[in-house]
Amino acid sequence: MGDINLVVVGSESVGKSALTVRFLTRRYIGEYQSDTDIVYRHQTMIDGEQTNIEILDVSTGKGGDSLLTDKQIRWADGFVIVYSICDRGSFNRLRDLIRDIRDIRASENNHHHGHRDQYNHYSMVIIGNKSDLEHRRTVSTEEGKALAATLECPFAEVSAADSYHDVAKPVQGLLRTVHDTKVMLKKRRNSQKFVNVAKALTGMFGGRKTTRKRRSL
Ligand SMILES: Nc1nc2c(ncn2[C@@H]2O[C@H](COP(=O)(O)OP(=O)(O)OP(=O)(O)O)[C@@H](O)[C@H]2O)c(=O)[nH]1
Repeated sequence: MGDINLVVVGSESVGKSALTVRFLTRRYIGEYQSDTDIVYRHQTMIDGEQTNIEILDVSTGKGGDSLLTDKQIRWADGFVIVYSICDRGSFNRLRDLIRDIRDIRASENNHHHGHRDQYNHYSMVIIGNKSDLEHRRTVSTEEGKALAATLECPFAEVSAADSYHDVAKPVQGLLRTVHDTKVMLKKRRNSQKFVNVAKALTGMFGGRKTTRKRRSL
């Protein structure tokens, strides 16, 4: 169903790189130095199809937020939105981040697709990382869940440090959603094509039929 592009975003040091590397290699790398955006390429089977995945790990700007460019926002099929359960600020900043994503995608819609907003689809998952640091928690599980509920997207608390499966589950869930959406949209587009062809044919033949009927009356 084509390639899938994911972006991993969130504030400074919430564990974006640790999560990305954990998902891709099953390993935990505690100190991962990167000052630039990195795109990782990966292949995985979804629905029996070999799918190319590109994951953009966005580096954090001086303000402490990962700064997404409009181009990156448009490029993505899915967003892994990360905060740390022991960094209140990283959680509070998510609303603005998500609003930016929505604004850009909405303006993209109006620009290129007019009213056909179903063709500009993207999915999100919210991840509260560092669940192993329970003693330093400042964001409750309920708050994370509530934010995800208002955005109607899935939520998970994970520990990139402790578990590959913690991390893999929500990311695979996101890939699956993106994949299923692409399949659904493709079907819809094809059936729209079919409707258009059918309309054209009705115009050609159906039109004549009516005329003939009228004549015979
Ligand atoms: N205890 C714990 N520490 C973690 C976890 N994930 C990441 N860290 C630590 O948090 C720090 C930041 O991790 P990174 O993966 O570099 O975070 P980042 O969001 O990519 O950071 P920037 O790109 O610099 O903003 C490192 O010291 C990691 O070892 C986790 O699940 N548990």
